[in-house]
Amino acid sequence: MLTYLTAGESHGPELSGILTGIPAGLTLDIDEINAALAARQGGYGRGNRQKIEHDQVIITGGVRHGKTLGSPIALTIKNRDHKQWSEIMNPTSPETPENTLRKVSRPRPGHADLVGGMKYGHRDMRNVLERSSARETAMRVAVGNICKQVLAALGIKIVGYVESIGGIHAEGSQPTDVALIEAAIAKNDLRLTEDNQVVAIHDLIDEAKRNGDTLGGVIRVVAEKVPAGLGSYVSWDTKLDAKLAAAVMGVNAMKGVEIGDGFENAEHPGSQVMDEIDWADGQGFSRNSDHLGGFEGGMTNGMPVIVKAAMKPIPTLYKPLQSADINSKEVKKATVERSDTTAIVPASIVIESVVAIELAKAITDTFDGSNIDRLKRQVEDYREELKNF
Ligand SMILES: Cc1cc2nc3c(=O)[nH]c(=O)nc-3n(C[C@H](O)[C@H](O)[C@H](O)COP(=O)(O)O)c2cc1C
Ligand SMILES: C=C(O[C@@H]1CC(C(=O)O)=C[C@@H](OP(=O)(O)O)[C@H]1O)C(=O)O
Repeated sequence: MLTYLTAGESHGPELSGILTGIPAGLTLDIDEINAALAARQGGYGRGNRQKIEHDQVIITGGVRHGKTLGSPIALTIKNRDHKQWSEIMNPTSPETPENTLRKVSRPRPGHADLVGGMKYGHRDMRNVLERSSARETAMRVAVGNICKQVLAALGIKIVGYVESIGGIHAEGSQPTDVALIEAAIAKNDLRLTEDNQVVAIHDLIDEAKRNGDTLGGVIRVVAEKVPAGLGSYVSWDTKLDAKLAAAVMGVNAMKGVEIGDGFENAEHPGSQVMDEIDWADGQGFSRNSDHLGGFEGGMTNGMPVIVKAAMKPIPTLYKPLQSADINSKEVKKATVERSDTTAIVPASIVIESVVAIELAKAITDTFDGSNIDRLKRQVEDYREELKNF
């Protein structure tokens, strides 16, 4: 079974990841993993942490001479910023007054601080924020990129990008064709499509920053050439759209998930929403539209898979909101930690990654995922079978 686990604190020595279930015999492109990590560090509106980090993956297991072995893949990403935190975030040295500086006692509304502290009994909420930090998403991107490479070997392409920031929409960002989206992304660092919109968005982010405020946005991911029939209608927990929604919601700050035109579909009659079925000799079945985002009955239907995610604004505000000190119980302004103004661009890479992980999981659940060449043959045979259905 394809599964993964991550560990590591934001200012600890490093992030660790173990990924199992990747087929043997896949030639891994490490540069591509590192390019995805670099993309996750990009985007306008990030804080100063990204000037310190230079994320690169180190692989210490499951790969030999550049090819996957079928055994668990062990991954590491160093936290360069740990140098500045080596005493405070030392995993093993005993607590002293000096190395417990920078205690957090005024929880930030919207972050995990207060509830995490109450649940785990941490009186220093640094113990919460270090792990609830989205620093961990760097490892999810490394894992996701390996899954993306499995999918690419099967002809499945996937891309994520920003649809809107703080309510400003990027016009023309609706193509379902991955190549068109990638060409548009190449034009600017924001993963948006229209230059004039980018200027407006830069202004909006600058203004939020000046006001000590933050912004969220909407992300869209498209996956193409996904074979029909991944996931199943037979039980609630076999539905792939449900698994995708859980994976997306599992990313820090995501508060809404939509498949296809989900919420808009709810406002239209069925005649305008259902994707009519067509058939062509040699091609088999297809649809005339994709309002349902490539899903019927929790199964992929062969159309592009379209997933949208709504990210709330970053909770840490440089002009902090009201909080209460957990020691003195006085009502005070929340703690301010170094922070992003918006992280919608990096989040688009993270959402793309978690969608890739779920699709690779579904593929290796459906077919024998032990060896990449056998997997390729099985998927090709299956596609032929469907064409002749
Ligand atoms: C890529 C990325 C970067 C983030 N950067 C910050 C940040 O700099 N400051 C912050 O307070 N929250 C940031 N967040 C959001 C918090 O991690 C998140 O809101 C927090 O863990 C609480 O979880 P929840 O919003 O899912 O409830 C970021 C999220 C993502 C995906
Ligand atoms: C470190 C990353 O994001 C961090 C996510 C984050 C949070 O609270 O989620 C808070 C900030 O941490 P710091 O205070 O160290 O700057 C971000 O920089 C990263 O994405 O690599």
